[in-house]
Formats: sequence, C-alpha cells, structure tokens
Amino acid sequence: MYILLLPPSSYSSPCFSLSLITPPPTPPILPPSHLTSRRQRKIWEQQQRDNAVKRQRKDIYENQTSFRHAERHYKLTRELDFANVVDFDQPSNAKDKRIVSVPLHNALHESLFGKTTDNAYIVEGVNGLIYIPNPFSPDKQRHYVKQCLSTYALPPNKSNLDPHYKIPAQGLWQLYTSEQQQQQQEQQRIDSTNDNEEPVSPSSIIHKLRWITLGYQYDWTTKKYNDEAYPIADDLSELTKAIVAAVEGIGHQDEWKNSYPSDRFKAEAGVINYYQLKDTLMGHVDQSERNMDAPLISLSFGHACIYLLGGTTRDTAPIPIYLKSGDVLIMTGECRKAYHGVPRIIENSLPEYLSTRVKDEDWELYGSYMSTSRINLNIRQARTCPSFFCAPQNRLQVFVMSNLPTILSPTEEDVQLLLSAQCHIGTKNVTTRMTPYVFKRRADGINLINLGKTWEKLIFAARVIAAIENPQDIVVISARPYGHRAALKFAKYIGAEAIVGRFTPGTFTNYITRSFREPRLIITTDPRTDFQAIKEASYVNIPVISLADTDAALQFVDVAIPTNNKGKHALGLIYWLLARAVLRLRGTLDYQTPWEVMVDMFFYRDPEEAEKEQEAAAAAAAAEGDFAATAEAATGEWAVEGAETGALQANADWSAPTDWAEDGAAPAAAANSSWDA
Ligand SMILES: O=C(O)CCC(=O)C(=O)O
Ligand SMILES: [Fe+2]
Repeated sequence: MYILLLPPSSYSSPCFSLSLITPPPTPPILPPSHLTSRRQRKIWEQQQRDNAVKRQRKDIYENQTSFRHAERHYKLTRELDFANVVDFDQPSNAKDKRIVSVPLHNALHESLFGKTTDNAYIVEGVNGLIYIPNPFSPDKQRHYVKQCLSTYALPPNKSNLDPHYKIPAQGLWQLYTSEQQQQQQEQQRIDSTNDNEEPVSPSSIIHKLRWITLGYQYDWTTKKYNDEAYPIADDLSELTKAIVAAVEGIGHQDEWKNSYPSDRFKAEAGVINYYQLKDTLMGHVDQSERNMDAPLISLSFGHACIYLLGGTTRDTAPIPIYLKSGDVLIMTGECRKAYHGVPRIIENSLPEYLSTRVKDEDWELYGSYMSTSRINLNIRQARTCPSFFCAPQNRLQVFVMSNLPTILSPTEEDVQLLLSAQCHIGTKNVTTRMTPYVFKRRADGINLINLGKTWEKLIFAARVIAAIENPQDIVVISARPYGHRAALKFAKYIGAEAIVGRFTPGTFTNYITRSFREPRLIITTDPRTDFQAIKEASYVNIPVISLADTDAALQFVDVAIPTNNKGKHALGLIYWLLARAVLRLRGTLDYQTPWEVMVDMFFYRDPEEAEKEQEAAAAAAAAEGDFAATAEAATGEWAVEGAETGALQANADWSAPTDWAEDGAAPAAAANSSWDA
C-alpha cells in the first residue's frame, strides 16, 4: 500500500532554513606552493582570471549536456536555492515530482541499525530508485564511520594513495591515530613510493584519502574489476543484505518493480568515497559490474550533499537530491544504468552526533575528521549471478563463472547467441544426473537449462580437448542429422575426425572392421542416439565428452555439456563455440579478435534447400556480374560498425569534460587521475 505525501498547503518555516544555504565567502586562492618562480605564479594567476571570465560567459556552456549543466549549477552557485532539490524530509520541495512512501518488505532492525525503520520512498517517474531515510541510530552511524576509516580501509584494499605512498599493513588511520595521540616516541612516518621523496606524516595525507576499493578491486583505468577479490567485512555483507531484503518487491504500479531476490545477493565489491568539503564526483554510470541486475547499495555519512540522478545519457536533466548523513540509496533496474554524481558537499551540515562535541571515548579524532568530510560507502554484487534466470520474471541475466578467469567467461554476445539459438530450451523430462543443470521448469513443462553451467562445462570440455596433443586422436560423432554439419565442421577446424550418420558397430572394439579406430577421446552429440559409440568407448577406456539435453542418460559420459541438442541452431552454435574455445586455448586464435568462421557454417542445411540456394546465388552473381562490389559493400558495413564502437568508447563515462579541470575541482583527488580524469 502506498501513502502519498502531498505538499503541505503552506510553507512551514523549519524547512525554510534549509532551503537557502550560503557558503561563507571563499578566501582568495593562492598559487600552489610548487609554483616557485614569479613567472609561473603570474601565468597561474592569469589562468585563474581567464577561467573566472569564462565561467561568467554563459554562451560557452550553451552546448553542454543537461547533466553537465546541472553539475555546474550545483557546484558553482554560491547561494543554492534548495526549492528544486528533492528532500525526502520535505516532500513539498520536490515540486513537480511526487514522492511516494512505500513500506519495506522487511523492517530494518535494531541489531544492525540501532533502531527500527519500516518505510522507504520512491519518486514517481524515477524508476528503480529507492530511498531509505537514515535508518541508523547516531551510535551506529559513528560505528560505521569508524569502520570506514579504520577497518574497512585496511590494505590490501587499494586506495588512491597507493601509487604515491607505501601504506603499511596497519593502515593509514591507525598511524594517524598514533601520531595524534603521540603514543609513540618516534614520529610516525609513511614512505613515499618515490625514493627521492621524503617520508611524510600521516596527518599530512589523511585528508588526501579519496577512495578505497573493497572486495573485487576496481581498476579505474581499465574500468574493470580485477579477478582477485579481498574479503568484504562480515558486518558489511550482513548490513547490505538486510537492505536488499528490505527493498525486495518495492516498485511503482506497473512501471517497475525491484524483484532481485535477496537470497541471491552477495556483497562482492565496493567503494568508499571520502569527500572533503570542496570535493565533487562527476557524473558517471556504474556499469562495470557483470551483474547489473543486483541492486547497488549506497550509504552516506557526515556532511550532506547534492546528489544528481539523471538518465541513461547525459542529455537527461538530472533530479537533485538532498542526501543526508545516514541516508541509504538503493539503485536498481533502470536507475542502475543512470548517470549520477555529487557536485556539492553542503557546508555546516554535519549532524551534532558526528561532531567533536560527542563525548565518546575514542570519537574525538573521528569527529574532527568528519568536521570537514562526507563518507559514501557503496556496495555492489559485481560478479556472480548464481543462476542464469535470476530474476523471477525470467528476464535473462548476464552471468559469471566465478571460478573461471575473466578471459574465459562468456561475453554478452556469447550469451545472446546461446539464447537466440535456444540452447537453454530443454525437454519435458529430466534425468537425475541432469537435474543440477536445470534452472527451472516452465509452465508448459519444458525444463530450462542453466546456461551458466552450459558455459562452464563447454570451457571444461574445451580444456580436455586442447590437452590432446594430436587432434587426429579425437573423433566427433553425430548420428543425429541436425548435428552432421556441425560435427564435420568442428572436426575440420580443430583437426579431428568426424563420424556422422550410422556408426558402424565395432569401430572402437573390433580391429578387423574396416572402420576400426583407436581414438584417445570421443565427442558425441547425444548420449542416446550415439549410445553405440559411447558403449564401445567404455569397453576400451576412451573418455567421452557429450552434449546432453535434460532427458539424457549420462552412463559412461565423462563430461556432459548441458544444452538443447535437438535444434539445428543449438547444435551448430555449441560446436562452433566449442571449436572456438579449443582454438583459443591452443593459442591459434586470440580472445580479442572475432573468429572469422561464421557460426552459420555449422548449421544444418537441408540438401534440397542448399541446392536451391546455390542456384539462386549463382544466378544473382551472373546478373550482377560484379563480385568486387559485393565484397566492398560488405567491408563498408563492417567499417561503420567499427566506427560506432569507437564512438561509444570515446563517450565512455568518467571522461572529463575539459572545463572540469579548469574549475579546479577535486583538488587532492588529482593525485589519482582516474578520479577526475
Ligand atoms: O558519493 C556518492 O554518493 C556516490 C558515489 C558513487 O556514485 C560511486 O562511488 O560510484
Ligand atoms: Fe556511482
């Protein structure tokens, strides 16, 4: 049930104090200390003046995107007008946006949050965004602030300081604490990674900490997660899982629904952002997670900020949200793919309970740090989607083999191919040994195969195949007609032998038969139709790899690749993928270049149809009489496709608009270019 919060008829005064916040006048900026010569300083001052003039000239920014426009507005406007900012405590401020209160699926409880919360908010028209107003008690907020600075931030989790300083295992915060408490006689010093530079004191760099990455370490340059993951603290995993469980099923009418099952949620990666008052985070989309269906959980502590949430391109005007200490944002569905950023930290917005005035025994130093800071902690399920059909509505998900190195994981295109070839459509029966590969049973009784497992077994099989030194020792078998062409092509490309059609009994066992062979490995298309071959292989100890549908009996099969093995496309594709995987493992084909052999080559062709096609092609060629032109046209098409990819990359997020740097934004973060570059 929804409770609609309507704007109050009159503007109540308490919120008015919030709606206009004037930052104190900024002191004149002095040239940075490393500019020592008078000439350098003069040049720097001139640049500052030029930039100031540019900022005044609106026309320069006329062509900027709506997101960029809003970013600049919230970053540069001295006296912010909060009238248009969505403040969930003051729903009247949302103006044209309706804020809707929704009950949580499960309440958030004392044990983790220090108090109980049972409702959240959504904004009409902003699909996938769920906001939980600060569900933490002051005590718990202090607890998580401490964790973010001390325990969670410990090496080997990486931080922006790593390229510059050798942070010892006890972590920066511990050293900083010792330094401040002067517990140790010796001064605390942190070595620079540059041997020519002097060691520094912890206090001189503590405010330069901009981010640390948790779990799977995110590489800001490649925009990918590394394969290596560090454990995520148990309390953090538990906390985020509780939040995911709380928002299960939340949505808005028929427009959207967060249906990610919390029992599938796993905190796998995260970022802690440490903002000083002048820091900003430019608009970006978090889209490096393989699993984009799992919600992203974002917690804020300390100073409030303006959080901009836009659409899937920068052209959508973002909504500004006033995000306060303790607030929780959940980004799911469409919202997960939306641009967002933090153009402004609001000065003087630190809650009393996080200030130095709190008399907790060890809070003082934390309180002092928080007097100029905002901390954002966000957690993502970066990699795994334990089941291919995660979402109940059967929407297919990109999945990951957690135990495979990234290079061996399927690309989205591979997954698309598997789906369009219907490799996942099984039969109405399931044998006991095939049950682990079945994801679910459709209403019409058809069992759907978990394509994640298909991939895992396909790669495993490819490894076995690639391990055979002499490919001629491998025999590929298909009694099933739809598999003939696939088996023949597969054998051709990997250098094996194919036996298609009727399998002569005795081929593996009777050395008198003319067809006698002694392969080291056989690959069969269907354990049922190819059973003679499998049985013979078992007599003479030949290992068997077989494609297997949900109704397959796996007796004597050593490696089963679960897939639809009835359809011609499914069969063709699986053999094509298997051949490609073998060639890649052998090193004859690299992982970046697409295989020039088209998958269509592996598809069964009706002999009559093939003949007709050949005739038609011959006729067409004769009519046009210009083979070169066709070839050229084909190349042209590819070129266009290539260009598009290039353009996409050029537009990739995090690419800084030039004027961002001019603004002098993200000062200390410049230490790591990926923050603002
Ligand atoms: O600081 C925030 O609230 C947002 C952080 C963020 O978007 C990110 O780390 O990806
Ligand atoms: Fe983000």
